[in-house]
Amino acid sequence: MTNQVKIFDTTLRDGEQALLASLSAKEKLQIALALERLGVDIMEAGFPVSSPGDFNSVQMIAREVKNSIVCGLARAVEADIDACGNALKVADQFRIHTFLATSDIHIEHKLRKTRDQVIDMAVGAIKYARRYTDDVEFSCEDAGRTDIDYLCRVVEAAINAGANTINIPDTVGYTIPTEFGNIVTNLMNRVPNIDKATISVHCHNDLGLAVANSLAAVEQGARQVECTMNGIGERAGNTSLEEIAMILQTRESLLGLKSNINSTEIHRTSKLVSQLCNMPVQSNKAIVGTNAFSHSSGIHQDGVLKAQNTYEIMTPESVGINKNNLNMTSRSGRHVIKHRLEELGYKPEDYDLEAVYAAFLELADKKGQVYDYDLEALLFFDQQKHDSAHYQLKYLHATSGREIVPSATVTLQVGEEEVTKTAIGNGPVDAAFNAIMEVLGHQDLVVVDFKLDSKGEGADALAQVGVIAEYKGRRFHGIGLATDIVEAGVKGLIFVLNNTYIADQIDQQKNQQERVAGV
Ligand SMILES: CC(=O)SCCNC(=O)CCNC(=O)[C@H](O)C(C)(C)COP(=O)(O)OP(=O)(O)OC[C@H]1O[C@@H](n2cnc3c(N)ncnc32)[C@H](O)[C@@H]1OP(=O)(O)O
Ligand SMILES: CC(C)C(=O)C(=O)O
Ligand SMILES: [Mg+2]
Repeated sequence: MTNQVKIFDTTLRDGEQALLASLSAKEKLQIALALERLGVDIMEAGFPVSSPGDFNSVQMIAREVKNSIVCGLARAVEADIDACGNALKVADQFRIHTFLATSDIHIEHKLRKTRDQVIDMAVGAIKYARRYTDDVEFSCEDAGRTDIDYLCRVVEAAINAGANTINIPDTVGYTIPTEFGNIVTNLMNRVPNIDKATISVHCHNDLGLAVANSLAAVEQGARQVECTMNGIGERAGNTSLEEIAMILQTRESLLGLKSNINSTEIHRTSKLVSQLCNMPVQSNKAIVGTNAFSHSSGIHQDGVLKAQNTYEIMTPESVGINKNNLNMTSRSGRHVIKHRLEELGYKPEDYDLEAVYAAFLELADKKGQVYDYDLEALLFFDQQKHDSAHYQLKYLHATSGREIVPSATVTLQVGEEEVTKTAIGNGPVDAAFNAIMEVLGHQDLVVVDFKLDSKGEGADALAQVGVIAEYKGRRFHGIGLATDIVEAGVKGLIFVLNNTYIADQIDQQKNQQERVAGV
């Protein structure tokens, strides 16, 4: 038996069934071309009889796609098969996929037929489809709940009628892996002509077992898996293509099986499908979730930096992700901070790791995720700030809003002393600045410029404030950084104050030296 597992993608058919708004023909073609690049063996492009729009898009895909077999779905009804054949005949290679339910629940309640009538309909449909192509697939809808003896009979008759792929769907996602694997084993052992067809499986995820059931079937001899990108599909969706493909790739030595999927195309195909189908991917989704290759905790990050395989069973690059995958959060340690700074071009001797790490933790506690630009801003601020500053901010409270007078209370450490003042202003920054002026007790410092900048993206970005003030005929510049705009402004002004203090000290020293020198 071959060790090649065919990947049959049904994103554009079963996946599309789950969408609130249908895709346009152009969008379907875009996805089809991405699936072709991804290397799917067969793609089910739609259900041509269902609407003129679907017919046209299946036809367009059949015309454009060259490296995958294009397939269309048809009920066991001649009109459906005609629509399929007519839409697909422009393709270099195409498949007609016809189906009929085989479980008693469906036969009695939905189709209102007998078991024998269903076999006759299936046989008739397969023979009819063979007029259009040699490549005919037959699905026993709801096979997961079909009596196994009857299922064996249907499969044998379908192969005799000319179906070369027999699909076993767990249409309602009811089975569990051992049970589903056993269905395949039964077919392999009990259907006399089974060697003339490929067994395919098509699992739904109602109990979260679609991938596990598909894998169990493949281990028992199924050689085609029907799946969709990001696992989209009716209700809880279908087997996820990326998961089954990466299981085969990552565990090849255990399973001894392969697929033709070019895994480095997974990430971008997933993004395209998610975007065009307006179906967000949950962040912790295996393989394609934004967290799938991220490491947030210090111990894991340290491990990955020392050897990637400590916490990664596959690389992000193998699925086409090229990004820094180490999240910087309050659970991160010094190793990852040093590593990121190195990647950003800072040498360890350029900064004080302990100080940057302390500032990082403070920021991460406020902000959650810390990004590269935050880290750089912290580093810059660390280099600029005065550790034993004369003026230090100890407390800040500011209130503002519509119809209230903005006010602020500021406590500054001034040398050895702590001074608290409250003031009002035309806004919270102005009020805080006025309170600082009160602390200073003199008015010979004038703020002439205040520039607010956002360091990063989004509403939770760091605020960076540049303050320029005139003092004794000279201009002094300061920078403040904080998640709070008022605090950033106050820190900027305090930066200026410390510079003026240092300037005063230098002037005093100069004066003293000049006096000593008798100048
Ligand atoms: C498990 C699956 O995912 S199957 C694929 C499901 N996908 C879709 O249904 C999307 C496309 N479907 C459609 O556009 C429409 O349902 C159509 C065009 C196929 C049919 O539309 P209508 O003729 O209006 O029938 P409607 O959808 O209301 O009912 C389905 C009919 O098909 C019958 N039917 C269902 N499956 C099959 C089948 N495999 N073979 C033959 N007949 C079938 C039903 O018994 C029912 O017949 P009835 O009218 O004699 O009771
Ligand atoms: C048409 C068939 C294959 C199907 O989608 C199902 O049974 O889930
Ligand atoms: Mg299905």
